[in-house]
Amino acid sequence: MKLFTTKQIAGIDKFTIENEPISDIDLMERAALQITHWLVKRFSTEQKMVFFAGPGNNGGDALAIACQLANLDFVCEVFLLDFGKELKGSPAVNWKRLEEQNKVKLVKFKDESGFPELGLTDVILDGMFGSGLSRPLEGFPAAIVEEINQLENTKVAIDIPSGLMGEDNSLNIPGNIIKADFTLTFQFPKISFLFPENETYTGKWEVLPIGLHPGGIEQTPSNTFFIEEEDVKKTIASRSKFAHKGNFGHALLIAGSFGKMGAAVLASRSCLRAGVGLLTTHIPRLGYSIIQTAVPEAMTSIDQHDAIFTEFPDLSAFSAIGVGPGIDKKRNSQKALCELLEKAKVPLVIDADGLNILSENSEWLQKLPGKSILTPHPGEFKRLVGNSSNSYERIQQQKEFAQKYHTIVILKGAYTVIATPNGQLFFNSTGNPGMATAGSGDTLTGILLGLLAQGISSEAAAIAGVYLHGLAGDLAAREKSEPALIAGDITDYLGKAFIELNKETN
Ligand SMILES: NC(=O)C1=CN([C@@H]2O[C@H](COP(=O)(O)OP(=O)(O)OC[C@H]3O[C@@H](n4cnc5c(N)ncnc54)[C@H](OP(=O)(O)O)[C@@H]3O)[C@@H](O)[C@H]2O)[C@@H](O)CC1
Ligand SMILES: Nc1ncnc2c1ncn2[C@@H]1O[C@H](COP(=O)(O)OP(=O)(O)O)[C@@H](O)[C@H]1O
Ligand SMILES: [K+]
Repeated sequence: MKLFTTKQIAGIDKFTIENEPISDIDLMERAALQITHWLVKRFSTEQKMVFFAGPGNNGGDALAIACQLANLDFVCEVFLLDFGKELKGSPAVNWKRLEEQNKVKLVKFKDESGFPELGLTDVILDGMFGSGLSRPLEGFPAAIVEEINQLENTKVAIDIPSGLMGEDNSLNIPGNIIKADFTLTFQFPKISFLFPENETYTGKWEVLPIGLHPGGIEQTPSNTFFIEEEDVKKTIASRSKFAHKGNFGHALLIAGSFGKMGAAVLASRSCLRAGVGLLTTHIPRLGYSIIQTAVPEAMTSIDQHDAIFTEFPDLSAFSAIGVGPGIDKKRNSQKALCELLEKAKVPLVIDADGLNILSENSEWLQKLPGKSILTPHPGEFKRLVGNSSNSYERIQQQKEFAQKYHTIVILKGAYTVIATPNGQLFFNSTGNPGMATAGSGDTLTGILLGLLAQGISSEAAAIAGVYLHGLAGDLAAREKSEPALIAGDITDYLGKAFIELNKETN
């Protein structure tokens, strides 16, 4: 799914109005109805619905929802922020409809002294500002936000929590943004919802479709995407009846050191489960019996060193190479990595200490084979690329880095972001906090390596890899729970993730 800026979404709204065609007020009614349905399912008519409405269409939505809920026997009150200007367009029509309906208490207020007393079970609906917010909130609306944020009542934001920008909040005023429990957003996730620091504002968010015109969506360009099932299905081809293991590539994984052989085991197992034909795992001498026992399906290449990575086998047999999980950063390992970068002709997946070594030797980044994949978590990213003051700035740095070094950068997190050398960004939609557990990054490295080795392009492997990793984690969490989830479970549920992907195609 393409992701858009709030400005672009306003353009798609306009396209829909002109080309569906549908009137402004009817589109608003349709959008409002989606939220009304959601509210009716969640709350009872015992609870009063208290709306805070702003001067634009976000306020117009609030008025339309109040009108619809009142017709369904909900007690509603509307507090309209009065900036001394008459309402115009659809919000004005909806205000008039509410006056005629005569079921909803309507109050206009100009300053915080007009702030109402609320009952404990009242639900607050935030319809003050949405995608038309043009600057951080200050003065009267900011004071209302502050009052609302102090209340314990359940808060539901319409489209966007008031005060939050859809993309860049670098210059925003954190105290002047609504902290919602739920955000019901129209048609597309807003980009700022995907950043960890904004969870405090959005709460749990849901996308409600409002039937924006497919033509408008199609013709609006975007280089930012939200990865969905459809984007991954096409990458995972069904196997020919006559397929043999030679058809699915030969991966080389360089992982593990004395005390960290688990990383090699986890990554090897998930590489195999990702469908690779052959896997050779290169390990230090003392890891031999561990890997042979834990992953008998993998062949081994044994380093001359007992405890660390210092050399690698002839590379000609391998279709992709993964390096990093658990390798440590000793001087000889650094030298071996440098040599690997010089000799490798196939894309690499570099993770963990492989990245940390690169951070300490940034001139080696020039040696990266084209279309390699780097998989930093935020700490590794900071060491590799530098400091950033927020997530928006960080993804700009990520994009520049991917373009500069012709590499794919997977910045891991709750919404893992992939940056590609051609300037595109892909946010992952799968995964859960149960995956915040030791070794789950190693399983991702294995999956990426397994897909890459099968001849899947680096971009497609990155997109499919993070999606399948998250999906396997989601399926595992359903049965194991989030707290009890461990990295090996992600590998164990990879099979179910493939089946889930194939479900609707067959
Ligand atoms: N278009 C459609 O068909 C559909 C749109 N939909 C809905 O419309 C919403 C977008 O509506 P919108 O564009 O009217 O903007 P909105 O967020 O209500 O705010 C604009 C008003 O706020 C004002 N303002 C801005 N910043 C301010 C500040 N810091 N402090 C004070 N004032 C400030 C600004 O005034 P100005 O900047 O001109 O001073 C203007 O008056 C969208 O989120 C969704 O809910 C749905 O119904 C689906 C169909
Ligand atoms: N809250 C979360 N929601 C979804 N995925 C998560 C969450 N926390 C972590 N993950 C995923 O788990 C993996 C953790 O990787 P990493 O930090 O490298 O772990 P490790 O170093 O222990 O292997 C990443 O793929 C990340 O996207
Ligand atoms: K809002």
